[in-house]
Amino acid sequence: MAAQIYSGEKYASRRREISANLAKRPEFHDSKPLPFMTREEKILESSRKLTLISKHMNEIIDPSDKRELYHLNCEVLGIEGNPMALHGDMFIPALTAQASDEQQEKWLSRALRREIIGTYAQTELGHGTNLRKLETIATYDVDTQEFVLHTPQITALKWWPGNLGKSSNYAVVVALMIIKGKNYGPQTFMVPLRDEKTHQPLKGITIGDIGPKLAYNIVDNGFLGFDHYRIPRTNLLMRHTRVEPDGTFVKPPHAKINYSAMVHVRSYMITGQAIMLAYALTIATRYSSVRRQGQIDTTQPEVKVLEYQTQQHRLFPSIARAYAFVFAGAETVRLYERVLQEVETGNVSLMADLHALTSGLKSVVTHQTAQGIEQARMACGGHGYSQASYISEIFGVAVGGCTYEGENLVMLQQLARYLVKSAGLVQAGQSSKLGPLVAYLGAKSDSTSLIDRTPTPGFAEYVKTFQHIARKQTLKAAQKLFGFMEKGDTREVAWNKSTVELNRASRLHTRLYIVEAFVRRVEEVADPRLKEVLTDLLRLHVNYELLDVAAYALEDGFLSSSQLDYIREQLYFYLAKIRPNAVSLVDSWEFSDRELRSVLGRRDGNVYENLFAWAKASPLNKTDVLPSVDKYLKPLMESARASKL
Ligand SMILES: CC/C=C\C/C=C\C/C=C\C/C=C\C/C=C\C/C=C\CC/C=C/C(=O)SCCNC(=O)CCNC(=O)[C@H](O)C(C)(C)COP(=O)(O)OP(=O)(O)OC[C@H]1O[C@@H](n2cnc3c(N)ncnc32)[C@H](O)[C@@H]1OP(=O)(O)O
Ligand SMILES: Cc1cc2nc3c(=O)[nH]c(=O)nc-3n(C[C@H](O)[C@H](O)[C@H](O)COP(=O)(O)OP(=O)(O)OC[C@H]3O[C@@H](n4cnc5c(N)ncnc54)[C@H](O)[C@@H]3O)c2cc1C
Repeated sequence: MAAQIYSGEKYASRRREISANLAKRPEFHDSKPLPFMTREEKILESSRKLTLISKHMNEIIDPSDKRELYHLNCEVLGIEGNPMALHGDMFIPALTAQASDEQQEKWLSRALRREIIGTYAQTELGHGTNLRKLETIATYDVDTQEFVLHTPQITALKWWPGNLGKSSNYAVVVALMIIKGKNYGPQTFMVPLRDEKTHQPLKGITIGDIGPKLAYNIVDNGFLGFDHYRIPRTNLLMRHTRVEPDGTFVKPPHAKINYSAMVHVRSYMITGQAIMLAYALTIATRYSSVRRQGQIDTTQPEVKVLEYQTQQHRLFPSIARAYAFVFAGAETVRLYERVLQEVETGNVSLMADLHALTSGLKSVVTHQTAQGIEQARMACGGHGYSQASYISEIFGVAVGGCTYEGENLVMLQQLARYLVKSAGLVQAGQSSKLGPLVAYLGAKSDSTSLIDRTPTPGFAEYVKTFQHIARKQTLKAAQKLFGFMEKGDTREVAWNKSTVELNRASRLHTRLYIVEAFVRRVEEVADPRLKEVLTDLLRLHVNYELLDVAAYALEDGFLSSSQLDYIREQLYFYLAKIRPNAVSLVDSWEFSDRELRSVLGRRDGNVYENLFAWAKASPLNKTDVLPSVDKYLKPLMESARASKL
């Protein structure tokens, strides 16, 4: 099963080898539990481990393999980030996709060797979503052949970029490019921020950390201001866009080619989110198979809480989602790598499809992941609320994904634009022009779903029902938009009046894609035992997901109430059927205890002993009497006693 999760036996066994290797190297382990450290201590500890990784990486992984590096980072550095997180996630991808060969020779090679540390500085205090209205300006000075970077007002300060505050000495900065008074929109520049020897900020640069956040606090998200700061013309990233010495602008083959670093993260983060969801579910499912509370049969001992149908309903659909997301994530990464290669040859035809797909997936997956993690926390009762579970930290990190790389409700609208165009083709009788991701929009629905008409309906019946729902909502939302426009609204106003419905269409389209990705994967499985378990999980998934969106199919009679009853019964049947395999389904992700960092979710199941040992190690228990008691509480109690006398 691990080979299914990690797209092949080769990587699944490499993960095991890497974990086994690290188990023998205590210097790579957390020196104490992360929840017991201050933010400063965590940053120091993370930098220590980062240095070790840099020194010994070649002994443990193949550094050219992104997935091996990702696993090494998960084990050693964990999810709370590290001082070079953005270096790998965005700085290097931006240079790879946007710097010319010559620029790559100069900077990418140094970045890969970790001679310099970089980040991606785009968001500002005043603008994150609307990139066309960024306020940092890069004005071209033809005389000196330099760009002058400037922060004209407080809202133009870069704000949020990860590792900008303290760790990075370079950044790919996004600024509005002005040449001879003309605004050429957001462009990307390579910008030195700090002296390479002293690490002091360079003259003209104001820089610092933005302070603690909900989570992800090892990362020094930062602010940055420029005071007429000059960089050479050749620091504009020029793989696709160019500015000649005389200020002539050479257009790229696609207007949004500069957005590639965002598309990179959106493509990879689907898998990252699946993994964080699986972390929380591993903890909660293991704990639920140890925790005993209450009885189902009063003549029998107390049961494991995992025997309760409510507990299964709380956890198992999310287990199915974690599998669905990791399968969809693998497809997304494949498409991203393909588009990256095609863009290299000048073929930008798939950029819009990739953008639409990743915009929808990042939004739906991050939202459902956060919901699933929070349910996993509650499934652990009081102990879930303790940082010993580590689930609150996992939630905090994962839920950041709802905001970064494009706020979810904004990104759903990006997919909606694509869907509306596709709906327009359908309306114009040009369905043959629809791309493969939206071809279903042009097909005709059956008059009703066939879901309960055969003893065991195939997945095709479910897919058809999801298609019917997504198609109906897309065409309806587009119709609403076109209707407002016909009545005289501008497109923008009409769009705003239709966005709730348009975003619903985007979610339904994306949920259909996720179901289809799951079906595709299960169909590929050869081993019959594995296929049976995954088929059960997929059956749980399709029934759970369909119930969640059934209103759309009930309102036009595509599904009847008796079919709905059937779907509910199927759901309950598969909850019970999956129960014996539940722990194996989470164990199959093969997370080591070091990677999980959860006292509650350890493989040995000794929850109570482990919790007690953890509590005893809490810094507050170093002494029996805290200074705060000596200083305040004792005098308070003493004066209360004295006044009583
Ligand atoms: C994971 C396990 C396996 C292996 C691991 C291996 C490697 C590990 C690698 C990665 C790590 C994995 C996971 C990462 C985990 C964590 C990440 C950590 C930290 C994250 C740090 C966060 C960073 C950031 O947040 S950076 C800042 C991000 N900011 C945004 O996203 C801003 C959002 N806004 C926008 O993108 C844009 O403004 C917009 C909303 C898209 C609008 O743009 P604009 O106004 O310019 O355009 P229009 O709306 O007018 O649209 C015009 C037109 O263009 C199309 N368009 C827009 N964007 C794109 C695009 N990118 N590509 C193609 N086309 C695009 C748009 O759809 C319109 O088209 P139409 O006119 O045809 O409709
Ligand atoms: C953990 C974390 C890490 C980050 N790392 C980086 C980084 O490394 N580099 C970087 O550059 N940035 C980074 N960011 C910034 C991040 O990309 C932005 O916060 C994000 O893109 C959202 O933009 P915003 O903050 O301007 O939100 P806003 O756009 O102000 O959103 C506020 C609200 O307005 C709504 N809204 C906005 N526009 C529209 C619209 N057109 N239609 C409907 N509703 C709308 C949103 O849906 C939301 O509800 C990070 C953020 C976080 C939380």
